[in-house]
Amino acid sequence: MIGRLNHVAIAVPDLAAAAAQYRGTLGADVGAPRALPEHGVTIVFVTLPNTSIELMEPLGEASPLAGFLQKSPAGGMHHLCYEVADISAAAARLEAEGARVLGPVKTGAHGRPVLFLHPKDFTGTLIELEEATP
Ligand SMILES: CC[C@H](C(=O)O)C(=O)SCCNC(=O)CCNC(=O)[C@H](O)C(C)(C)COP(=O)(O)OP(=O)(O)OC[C@H]1O[C@@H](n2cnc3c(N)ncnc32)[C@H](O)[C@@H]1OP(=O)(O)O
Ligand SMILES: [Co+2]
Repeated sequence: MIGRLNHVAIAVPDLAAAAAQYRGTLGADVGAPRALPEHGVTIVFVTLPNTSIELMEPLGEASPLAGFLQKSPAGGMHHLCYEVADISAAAARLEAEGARVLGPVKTGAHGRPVLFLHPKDFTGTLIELEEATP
């Protein structure tokens, strides 16, 4: 079911500083910041030869990153995003197997349907699934 690793997400307290470090110190290809109020984050994507890094800072009072950054004020790895061919079929299969799908399918940062799986069901790792043509 899961395919390519679409991105690895890192929650950071200061997106501008993190983006500058990736662009300057690490010499990476860093995109422009994008506010995603419907997701409570502002992000930049770092483009790598084989995948992407999603740097994210909280946006708004109800950001899902708030609790995470309270526990890890310097930031840290937040989630992995795998690609699937059919997000609805994936959600149905996962729910049938007892996994917790967090909320409804939404439109993600790439304009494609995404969903999240509870970290406690997958070895302590928050998983995002993004529908992408294989
Ligand atoms: C979609 C746009 C964009 C894209 O790429 O397209 C994005 O990726 S936006 C990313 C931001 N959005 C989300 O993360 C949505 C899904 N997240 C959630 O629903 C919550 O953050 C949730 C349920 C994962 C955690 O909720 P909360 O922060 O309130 O913490 P809890 O105390 O309820 O956590 C319970 C338990 O899980 C551990 N936890 C929390 N976050 C993570 C994490 N990122 N990785 C691993 N574990 C995590 C937390 O420590 C608690 O563990 P415990 O042992 O009970 O203390
Ligand atoms: Co993501």
